This record gives sequence, structure tokens and C-alpha cells, in this order.
Amino acid sequence: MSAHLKSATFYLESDESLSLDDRKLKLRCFTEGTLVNDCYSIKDSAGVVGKPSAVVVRNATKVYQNGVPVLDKLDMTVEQGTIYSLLGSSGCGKTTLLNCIVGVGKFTTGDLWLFGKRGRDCGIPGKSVGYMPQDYSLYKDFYINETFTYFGMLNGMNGWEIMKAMVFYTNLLKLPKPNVRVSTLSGGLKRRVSFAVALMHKPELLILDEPTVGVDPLVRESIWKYLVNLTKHEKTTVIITTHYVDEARCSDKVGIMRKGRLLAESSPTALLQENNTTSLEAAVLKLCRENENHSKPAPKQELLTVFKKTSVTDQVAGLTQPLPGPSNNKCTLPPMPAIKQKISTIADSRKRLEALVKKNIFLMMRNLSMLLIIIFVPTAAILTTIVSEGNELSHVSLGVVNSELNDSTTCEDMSSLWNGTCGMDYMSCKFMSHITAPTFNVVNYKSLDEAKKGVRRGEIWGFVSIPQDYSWEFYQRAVGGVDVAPTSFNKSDIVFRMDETSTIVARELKYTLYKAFQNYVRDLLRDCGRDTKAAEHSLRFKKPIFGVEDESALGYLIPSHFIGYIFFYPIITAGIRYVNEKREGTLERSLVSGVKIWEIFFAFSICELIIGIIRTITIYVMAVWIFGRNIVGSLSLQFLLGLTSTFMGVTAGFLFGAFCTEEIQVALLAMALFFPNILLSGMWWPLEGMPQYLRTIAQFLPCTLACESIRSMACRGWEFSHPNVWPGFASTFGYMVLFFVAAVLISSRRFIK
Ligand SMILES: Nc1ncnc2c1ncn2[C@@H]1O[C@H](COP(=O)(O)OP(=O)(O)OP(=O)(O)O)[C@@H](O)[C@H]1O
Repeated sequence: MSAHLKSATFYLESDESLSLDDRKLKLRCFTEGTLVNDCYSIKDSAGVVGKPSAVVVRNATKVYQNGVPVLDKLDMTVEQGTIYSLLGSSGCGKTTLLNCIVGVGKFTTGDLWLFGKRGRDCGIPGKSVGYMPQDYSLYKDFYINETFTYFGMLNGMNGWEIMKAMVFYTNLLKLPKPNVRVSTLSGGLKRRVSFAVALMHKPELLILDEPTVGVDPLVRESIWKYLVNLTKHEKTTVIITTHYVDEARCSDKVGIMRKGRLLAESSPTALLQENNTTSLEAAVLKLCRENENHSKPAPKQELLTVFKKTSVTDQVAGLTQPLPGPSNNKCTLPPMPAIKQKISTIADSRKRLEALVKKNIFLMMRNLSMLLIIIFVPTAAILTTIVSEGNELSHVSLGVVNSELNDSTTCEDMSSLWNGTCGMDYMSCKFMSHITAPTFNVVNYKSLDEAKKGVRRGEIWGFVSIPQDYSWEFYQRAVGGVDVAPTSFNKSDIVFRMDETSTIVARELKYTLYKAFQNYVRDLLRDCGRDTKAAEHSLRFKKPIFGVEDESALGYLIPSHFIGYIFFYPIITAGIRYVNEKREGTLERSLVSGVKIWEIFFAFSICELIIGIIRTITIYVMAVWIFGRNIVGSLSLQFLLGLTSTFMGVTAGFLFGAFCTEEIQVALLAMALFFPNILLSGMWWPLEGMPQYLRTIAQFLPCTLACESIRSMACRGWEFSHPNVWPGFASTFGYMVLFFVAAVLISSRRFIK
């Protein structure tokens, strides 16, 4: 038997005031926590019937991930309808203990009973608990009335109940008018609002983490009076932490905590008597000194005070001790507000979702400029693509060294010889008439060396050189056919030399020059009365089946960019929103009210859906009506794929948010995903242009199949059943579910730390 149990046994066996059966039952109760309620049904020596326990913690330890033990085999018992003050120095583990009780943390080992139940089926987290965290944990952009509305709705209150509670707590806590923004309140006022919304729904258990810090002494007095009132009349159980030791006199029991253990747990009067002092402050100091001097584990005897019934005398003594503060008033009971009891026992999921969605809409509307940016930045990005990408080249500087002309002649001067005639002079001018603005800015050079220097200096992209006897040699070549002398080939060639560092410009230039040459030969044949078909290659491209001839790259780029942007932006917005809620503590607070992680995500998703719909419609309207893009295929299917891609981004944002603790981390992670995604998903460069292994990798990226799918619909008009189309839907939907489930699982694990 452990020393712990031995001392308990000794104490119980030596308690003459109890019958043998009661002693046995108490011992069982002590060793088997499941009997905690029976424990208090036993009369003590004074004949006082014990109260059932609201919170019982046994042998609790807590070690955070960094390996530091915070709670050390802690035992705690809080009776129903009492105030329990938890006192202790900073960092001793009070908040950790409270977090584990309300369900946003978990003991590493140990047992917890709430209202006699071991699991979390007693409405905690949920409507049965009111939690005021140490930080304000309020939405700064809310007005005070919106704050009441949100937390009231989360806890299943209707509009009328919320209104009554707001009026009551505004008077009790001297709050400003309801239409004042939380962000503009002082720290003390924020704390009061936070206090009010923790208890507005009249929970059975109130957990208040330092509610009176920075609060005016008069208001502090009102708070304590009200808490005493609540425990007395509403049977509310209150656990409160405070650094103002003396205000704990009004509580029924005080737990003195040090280094993760309770040094003592007793009524204030008993503590004063046991430590032979007149102030709680002195009693706490004495206990801490003793503990420090002996540098031994906290005495186990404090456990036994669990069984020492707080007598009526103790309670009255506690309540009638003077309150801290100048007024020196007694803890008398203020009149109770006539607030009807909760209609529903537990706020159902629908009600919570309604509260969460309303909250998100309030917050979005509060920051309209940000909302407009969120909606229109992706739209602007697509429109930028439309106006800037894939257009034909223009104003490309091209050098010309035309050796058919001498210093004193120009093509314009000789136009009568080549323009519209079948003459064989100055055919180079006929060719050059197809090298025109706005595609080209022609720069004439006298020699090849000068032209080369021009390229090297970056003045021109390349140059065309035309031999001296080009016209004659070209004629020979044209009429000579296969019998032409080999030297004529070189002498009749128009030669290009280019800066090919920009592949896209070089390829476009070459293609344009080929076209120019073909048109020149066609002109020549026409002017000589020949059939222009002779200018065609024997390799011919007829009218395309999909798309238009010489379609610009936009036909390829726009659909995939659409998917890329509407996937990417929600990652950032959803991820940042989520991290922000985590950081501000509002998420944790909502979770204590019984909100589930999936409900939070679902509510975010509804708002993102609204944004996604507006965004997608705007993009399509602009692309079709303003920029005249030709979109074929089912618009509704494309719209649907747009929305699933948006959701895929939203859920990826949740997943990022689940991992991150700072907004900047979300942004950096999103960027890390963005570039591989746009580069490998075929958004800029087709998969056909990638090595085989990269193509395989690309198939597994979130946007690859969706890009192919939307392109197939918007450019080719293919239906859902086409093998290029439905995989896009399947992959976005699959990723959406995967991200969502992963985000919920990771968040749930992280919140139950
Ligand atoms: N998530 C966490 N991960 C690691 N360590 C933590 C975490 N939360 C708290 N701690 C550590 O646990 C210890 C107890 O912290 P806790 O907030 O419970 O103390 P406290 O008694 O409430 O202090 P205070 O009165 O200042 O609020 C501290 O040393 C703190 O640094």
C-alpha cells in the first residue's frame, strides 16, 4: 500500500465520529474515484450532509510535449454549489489544471470526474460550463452586443434571453454601451465582458481564470457577491484562480498550489486556524515556506481534507469575511436577475453552426476592404493573365542587313519595281514588306558586323541578312528546281541570326518569320499570275477541330490559372482566419462551449462558399463579356469544378492552420505549395513538356487533374463523362475530404494537448 493510501487509511480508521461502514465507504471512495458522490452522502460528526462533488481530480499529472512536468500527482475535490479558489504563484500549473477540467487539455495520467461522471458526457465541454480564460479571448472587431449574441447563441440562448442577460451584466459590471467595439475597450473592461459572457447562460460549472485582474475594487466586490449568490441560489460550482489571495476568503474552499501540487485544500477558516494566522496571505506564505524548507513533496495530508466536511460554520465565516477593497462591504447576496432557465438543455449543432456562421459574416462585414480584396484579388490575377499573357509579340526590334540595296536606295524608292509587279528586282523588298509593325520595329544596319554588335548590345533581338544578288539567285532557284547549282542555294537564302535566350520570344519570332516568308511567296505568285496554292507546304494544317487556328497561349493558360488562383487564395484566407482564432483564444473558448472542430470548419466553409460563388461568377463574367473569351462546354459543370477547387483550397487552409501557430507560417507554407503546384500542374507549361517522372509526380498534385478537366470543358466542350473531365472532379473532391479529415484530426489532437 502506498504511503498515500496508508495515511488515508490511518486518518479514516482513527475518525471516531464515523461509523465503521461509513469509514469503509469513504476509504473505497478515496481509492476508487467512481464512488465520489457516495462519499458526500455520509454525515460527518456535526451531522452535516456533504454536498455531491462537481469536480474530482485524482493523481493527475501533466507533462507537455517539451517534457516539462507541470502537474504532479495532483488531487482536487470541488463540491457542487461552492466556490473553490485556486491560489498559487505564476507558472505553478493553475491554467493547465483548468484547461484539463474544461476539456481543452488532457491529463497525461490521472482521473477526472465531473458531476460524478468519468467521461465527457456531462455537458463539459458544452453548455454546462462557463469558461473565462486568462486572456480576454474575445473578437476584437465585435461590438459588445455582438459578443453577447455570439456566446449566447453558442450556448443555446434565444434573442430575448441574450438581451436580458446583456442588460443585467451591463448594469452589474458597469459595462459601456452595447455598440462599443471590443477593440476600443480598456483591459479591465474587456475582462469584464469576458466574465459576463462566461456566465450569461448560467452554467452549472464556472471556471474563471483570474477574472478580477485589473478590475476596479468596487466591481471586484460586485463580482464576488454575485458569485456567492450564484453558488448559494443557483447551485453553481465556481472554480476561480486569483493572485489577490485575500479575496479568496469569500470562497468555500481554497486550494493552495505550488509546483504542480496542492499544498493544502481547505476552507479559508480552517486554513487560518491550521496555520495560526489571521490572513490568508500569511497562511499561503507559511505553507509555501514550509514546503520550500523541507523541499519535500507536498504533504499528502491535504488529500484528507477532502473528507473534512466544510461545515456550515466555515461557510458562513467565509462569506462574512470582509471583502478586499475600500468599501469593506460584506459578501451579502444581491437580488437575482429574473432570467429564465435555459429552454434547451444543450445547444444543438444547428444552433451552434448558426452562431458560427453569423460570427464569420459579422467579422467579414466588419472589414469590408479586406473582404473586397479577398474576393477580387484572384479575379484581378486572372484578368491580369488575360491582358498580359499569351498575346502575340509586338514591337520586337529586328535588324535588317539588306545587301540588295546600296547606301542611296531604299525599298520605298524602288517600290514601283517590286510592289504588285512580277519583276525579279528587289524581291528582298517584297519580303521585307511582310516584316511590319506592330510585330516588328525594323532597324537597318549596313553590315553584318554592325548587326551582330546590335544583338550583343541588346538593341535588337536578331537580324535578317539578305544577300547581294538575292532576287536573281532566288529566281534561278525557283525556275531551276532540283537542277539549280548548289551555290544558288546559299545565295538565295535569307538568313536569320537571333538572341535565343528567351525561348518563347525566339519560337514566336521564328514562327512569325516563317509565316511572313510564306505570305511573301504567295504575293509573288499572285503578282505573277500563278496559283498561290503553290506557296503552301505539302504539309498542311487545316482548320482545328478544337480551338481556333493560331490560338494564342491564353486558351491554354486561362482555364488552368483560374483553377490555380481559386485554389490558392482560400488556403491563405482560411488558414489565416483559423490561426488567428487559435492565437486570440476565441477558438479554445468556443470549443469549451461545446463547439466541435468540424463545426468551426463547416462554418468557415460556408462563408468561403459565398465568397467563392461571387468570385467565380465575377471571373466568368469578366472573361466572357469584357474580354470576349470564347468559353464552350457546360458552364454549370465548370462552375461546380471552380467551387470544389475553392473548397479544396479552404480545407488545405484548415490543414495548414492546424499545423501553424502564426499567420506568417500559413503564408509561407502556402507559398511553398504554390510554386510546385503552378509549375508542375501544367498551369504554365504542358505536362507533355516535362520528363516522364515529373509527369507522374504531377498527377498527384491537387490541381493537375482539375486543370486538365476545366481546359477540356472550357476549350473542347467535353462532358462530365469524358475521361479527361471526371477525374478533375474526383481528385478535387478526394483532396477536399482528405484535407478536411486530416485538419479535424490534427486540430482535435492539438487541442486535447
Ligand atoms: N502548451 C504548453 N507547452 C509547454 N509548456 C506549457 C504549455 N502551457 C503551459 N506550459 C508551461 O506550464 C507551466 C504552467 O503554466 P500555467 O499557465 O498552467 O501556469 P499558471 O499557474 O496558470 O500561471 P499564471 O498564474 O501565470 O497564469 C509553465 O511553466 C508554462 O510555461
